Amino acid sequence: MNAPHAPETVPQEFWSEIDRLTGAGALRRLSGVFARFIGSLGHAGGPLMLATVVLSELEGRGHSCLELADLASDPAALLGWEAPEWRALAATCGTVPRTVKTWREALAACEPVWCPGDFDFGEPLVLEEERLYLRRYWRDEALVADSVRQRARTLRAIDAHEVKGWLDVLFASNQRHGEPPDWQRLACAIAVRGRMAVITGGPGTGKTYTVARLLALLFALAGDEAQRQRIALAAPTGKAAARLKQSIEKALGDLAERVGGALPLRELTTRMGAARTLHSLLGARPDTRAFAHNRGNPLDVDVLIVDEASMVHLEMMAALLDALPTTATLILLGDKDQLASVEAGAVLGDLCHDAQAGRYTQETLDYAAACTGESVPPQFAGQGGPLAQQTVMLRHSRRFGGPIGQLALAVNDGDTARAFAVLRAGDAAVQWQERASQQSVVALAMEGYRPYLDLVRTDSHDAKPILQAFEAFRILCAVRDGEWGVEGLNAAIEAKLQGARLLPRGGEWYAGRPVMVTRNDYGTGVFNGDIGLTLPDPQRPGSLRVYFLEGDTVRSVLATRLRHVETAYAMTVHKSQGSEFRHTVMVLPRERSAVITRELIYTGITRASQVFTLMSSGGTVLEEGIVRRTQRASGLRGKLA
Ligand SMILES: Nc1ncnc2c1ncn2[C@@H]1O[C@H](COP(=O)(O)OP(=O)(O)OP(=O)(O)O)[C@@H](O)[C@H]1O
Repeated sequence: MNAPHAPETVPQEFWSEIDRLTGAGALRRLSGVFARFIGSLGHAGGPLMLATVVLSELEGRGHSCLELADLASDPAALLGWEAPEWRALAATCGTVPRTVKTWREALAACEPVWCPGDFDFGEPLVLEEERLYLRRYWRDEALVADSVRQRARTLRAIDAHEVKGWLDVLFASNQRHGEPPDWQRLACAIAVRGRMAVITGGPGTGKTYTVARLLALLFALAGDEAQRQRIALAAPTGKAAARLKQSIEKALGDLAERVGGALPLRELTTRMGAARTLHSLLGARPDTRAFAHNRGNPLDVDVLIVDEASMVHLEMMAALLDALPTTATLILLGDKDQLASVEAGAVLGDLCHDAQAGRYTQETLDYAAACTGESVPPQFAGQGGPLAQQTVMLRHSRRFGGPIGQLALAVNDGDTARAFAVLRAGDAAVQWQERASQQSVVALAMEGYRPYLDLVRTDSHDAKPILQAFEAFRILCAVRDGEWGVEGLNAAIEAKLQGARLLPRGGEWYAGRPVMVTRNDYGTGVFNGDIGLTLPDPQRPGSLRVYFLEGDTVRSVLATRLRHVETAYAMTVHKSQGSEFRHTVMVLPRERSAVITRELIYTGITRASQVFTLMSSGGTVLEEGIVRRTQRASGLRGKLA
C-alpha cells in the first residue's frame, strides 16, 4: 500500500525523524504509516501526529488506549526511549502540550478525532475523557463494560435453603469455627445467582473442582429444565479446552460416586459437548475478523464456562459477549496474576480488580451466609460494584504448597528477598543456575528431552506415550531474539541433539522435531500456539506427520501441510500459558528488558508441576523483573466501577 501524502500541517522534519526512528528500530513501520493516514484525513496538527504514533506503538505492546496523563508526564518512558530521543521528535512539531488539559484540547480540535457526545462521523480515533483510542478498541471496551455490568447486575431469585442443601451434598466439609471461609462453596453460591461470575485463583486452588460443583448445582436447581440445559466449555487454546473438559469430567465422575442417586451426574457429563477453542465456538472464518456468531446469530447455549480467561484479549472478549444470549450464564475461570494476552487488553486483570479485596456489600454477605453457612471475615466487606459481587478469588492452593508454590507467591507479592531465599535454599523442586550459559541450557535440554527422543528412535507406532514424554519437560524463554531467546536456543539445541546423534541430520522436517503452529489454519484445523511432534506416518513409509495431544486424544496432520510452524524445543513463556510441564526450565536473558515482568516470571514458575529450574546470568534481571509490573493502559476498570 502506498502511504498517503503527509499532511501539510506537520513539517517535513517530523516525517524525516519518524523515518529515522523506524530505521533505527525504535518505531514499527506501521506507526509512521498510520500517522500519515490519520494526518491525511483532515485538520490534524503536530500533537495529534505525535499522539497517533505513540498510540500505535502502544497498541503493538498490548495497550488498548493511550492515557493522556502518561503522555503529559513522561512520554519517553511510555515508549521505552531515552528523553532526548522524544525531545528530538517533539521539537519537529512546534509547541507540544504539556498537561492533560492542553493535550485534550489539542486532540479534541482535530478532525480525525471523535469525542463521545459529539455528532459521530465515524472518525478513526476516539477521545474519551483522558484517553485516546483506536475506534475499534474503544467500541470493544464499551461493549465489554456494558455487557459485563448488565450481566453482573442481573440476579435471579434463589432459594438459599435449597442451595445450602445441595452445597452440603456437593462439598465434603463446612467451615469450622475460626477457620477461613471455604471460598469454593462461596464461589458456587455467588455464581449460581447471576448471569455472570468470575472465579480466579492461582494454580491448584480448585477452579475446575469448583466449577464442576457449580455445574452440578445448576443441574440440581434446574429441576425438569435440566434436561434441556445446553452447557458449553471453551478456552483460548485447543489444549486448554481439552484439559478443561478432562478435569471437569474427572471431577464430576468422582462427585457422582459420592452423591450416588441424589443427582444423575453421569447424565450431565454425557450431555456436555466437546470443549472448543473460543475461535471455533464463535465460528471463526478464514480471511475475516468477523465471527459467524454475533448478536444477530447468538450462540445456542445456556451456560458457558471459559477457562484460562487471562489469555482472552479485548477483541475476543467483546466478540464472545456480543454472541452470548443475555439469558445465558457466563463463568470465567483464570488466574488474574498471569501474563495478559499477547494482543491488546488485560481483560481478566481488569475484571478482577477487586478480587483480592473482595469488597462485598452487606447484601452479598448476607446472601452468601444464607446459602453456604460460611461467614466472610470483615476485611472482605466493602462497596464494590456489581461485578465485584459476582467475583470470587480462591485463595488456598492444594497442589502448590511446596517450594514452587512459595516461590510463585513470593514473586507475586513482589518480595525479592523471599524469592531469592527460596531459589537459594537448594530444594530439589526449585533449582537455580545463577551463572548459566547457553551451553548449560542446551545441556539441560539434552537431559530433559532424552526420554522422548529415546522413544522416537524405537520406531513405535503409538504416538501418545511419545507425546506424553515430550510434555514432561520444557524450556521457556522470556524473549525471542539472541542466544538466550527462543530462536538462538532452538538452533543450539537442535544442533547439539543432531551432533549427539539423538536426531537425524539435515532437512527441515525430521522424526522427533517438535513444532509450534504460528498461525491459525482452518484447512488443517491447527491453531496459533498448538504444539505438535513430528513422527513417521505408519500408513505411509517415508512420510512424516505432526501429532498433537489434546487431553487424551491424539490427532495428526501431514507435516508438509503445515506451512506456519517453528521448531519448539524452547518456547516463550507467553505461549506456554494454559500448559503445565513436570519439569519447567525458565531462561532469563543477560540483558535487561522491559518485557521481563512480575507476571511473566510468575507465569513461567507456575508452569512447573514438580521441578522448576531457573537459568540466568546473575540476579539483577530477575530482581528487576520481580519488581516490574505489567501496566496496560485501559479504560475498562473505570467503566466497570
Ligand atoms: N475442596 C477440595 N477438596 C479436595 N480436593 C480438592 C479440593 N479443591 C481442589 N482439590 C484438588 O486439588 C487439585 C487442584 O484442583 P483444580 O485442578 O480444580 O485446580 P485449578 O485451580 O483448576 O488448577 P489449574 O489452574 O492448574 O488448572 C485437584 O486434584 C483437585 O481434585
